[in-house]
Amino acid sequence: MTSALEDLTAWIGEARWFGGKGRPWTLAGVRRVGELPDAPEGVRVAIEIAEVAYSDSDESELYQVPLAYYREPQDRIGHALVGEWDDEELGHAWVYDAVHDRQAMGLWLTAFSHGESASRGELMFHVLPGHELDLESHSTLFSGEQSNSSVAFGDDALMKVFRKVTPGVNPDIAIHQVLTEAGSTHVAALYGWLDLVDDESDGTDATIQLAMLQQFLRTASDGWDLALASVRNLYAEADLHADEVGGDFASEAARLGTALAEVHADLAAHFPVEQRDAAAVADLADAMTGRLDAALDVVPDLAPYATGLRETYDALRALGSVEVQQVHGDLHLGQTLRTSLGWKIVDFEGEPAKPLAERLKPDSVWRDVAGMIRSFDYAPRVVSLTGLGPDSPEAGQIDYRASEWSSRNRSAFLLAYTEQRGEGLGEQAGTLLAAYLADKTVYEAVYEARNRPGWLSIPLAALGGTHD
Ligand SMILES: Nc1ncnc2c1ncn2[C@@H]1O[C@H](COP(=O)(O)OP(=O)(O)O)[C@@H](O)[C@H]1O
Ligand SMILES: O=P(O)(O)O[C@H]1O[C@H](CO)[C@@H](O[C@H]2O[C@H](CO)[C@@H](O)[C@H](O)[C@H]2O)[C@H](O)[C@H]1O
Repeated sequence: MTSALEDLTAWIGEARWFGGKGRPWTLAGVRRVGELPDAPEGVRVAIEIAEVAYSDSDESELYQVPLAYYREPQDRIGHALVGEWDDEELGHAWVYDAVHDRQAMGLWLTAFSHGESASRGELMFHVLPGHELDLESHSTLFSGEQSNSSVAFGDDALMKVFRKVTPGVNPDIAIHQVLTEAGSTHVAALYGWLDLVDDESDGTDATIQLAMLQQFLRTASDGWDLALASVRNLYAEADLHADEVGGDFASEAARLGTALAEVHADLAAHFPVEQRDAAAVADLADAMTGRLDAALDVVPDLAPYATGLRETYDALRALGSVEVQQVHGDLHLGQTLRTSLGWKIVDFEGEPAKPLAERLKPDSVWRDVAGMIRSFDYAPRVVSLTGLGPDSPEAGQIDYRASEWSSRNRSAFLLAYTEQRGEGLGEQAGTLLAAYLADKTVYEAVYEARNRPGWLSIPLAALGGTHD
């Protein structure tokens, strides 16, 4: 029989959320940090933290692994079997990935409903007042999971189980809490969260935030899917302009601009707003230039645009001090949901590759604006590359339509954003926006070259305007 460590190694290596794929790693250890209360006889639901050590550096990472232990095999969740090993209480146990198990998820939801009184040892459940959880609801694991695992409870609540975890404040929870308490209509309300409270012997707080429970947006449609549908509509009507087809997206783009400005205003009211001095702005320009230099090694096709990009970063370097505040940090159409009550913005975790402390650092609002504008450029180009039918108009016509869709929605979004902020796009903001757009486009070139080489032409075409 294989051991628990061997079974877990095999299972973690295959998991969608495991970020170490392709690198040499071993499972350095697994620590049980707590157990969900009230499990029936013959069942234990444990939250375990697996430490993954890499041999290509001295780095290690922690992954959260909630496991359901059963004395009897459970055919209903056979697909989620991690392995069989001995448990000190149950004896021989069948062990399953708990996020697939309705019984385990029911125990988790019940623990949330009891709040701090359900807390055990290092596990601390928190709930915000004002919402009664539906304990009769069944759990469903979202199939599109990426960096984390999301479990819906009927149409009442959604729990995001963070997989890669680090001590410190998780921005997704902190920002949802602030925006929920501020009454923002542009986020799914936060219902609660789970902490692993780990007081170090030296008195420092090494709390790890394990899960977030929030309102389930029942009527939500993904902003990216809606944008693609609008583009297909336009391409199907070869003789009509973007403002003449039924699926025109511009009013939605404008609503998104207003929503983002309102979210930024709420964040500015509840997190520190600071001035980044001239030296820090120069550092930012240097960092962007450094990313360009590194990107040129990965994507030589960027070379014709390098001079124009450097000039954009030089203009940023000359700006002097700029205002920064808490922002989303990783915004694109895939992070927006359209509900019957308007747009919601999700996933305030920031860029997963950055350390937590850095993700909570104030930044310029123009980073988020640039992220959305890049998405308005991507949507029509993606449809051109992937979704054209045999009767579609010729390529030149499609290219024209793509640019039209992109600039129409970009303008509508930007106009609504600046109107809601109460100030137009001045010179300083224009310089910042241009620099963030350039930096994101360079990042995308590397991302596409590595992940979707067929889409590399999208960021490269966008850089066409800065051609040498
Ligand atoms: N409150 C919600 N209600 C319904 N669907 C949601 C909600 N929050 C996020 N989603 C959807 O769940 C999926 C995962 O959400 P996300 O926060 O992006 O997770 P991850 O951190 O794993 O990328 C996305 O498809 C998103 O659109
Ligand atoms: O995984 P994340 O959501 O943090 O972001 C990564 O993946 C995104 C792709 O899903 C990628 O976004 C790029 O492609 C999108 C279309 O698939 C497009 O809407 C975005 O504008 C474009 O940047 C993102 O760059 C990457 O970090």
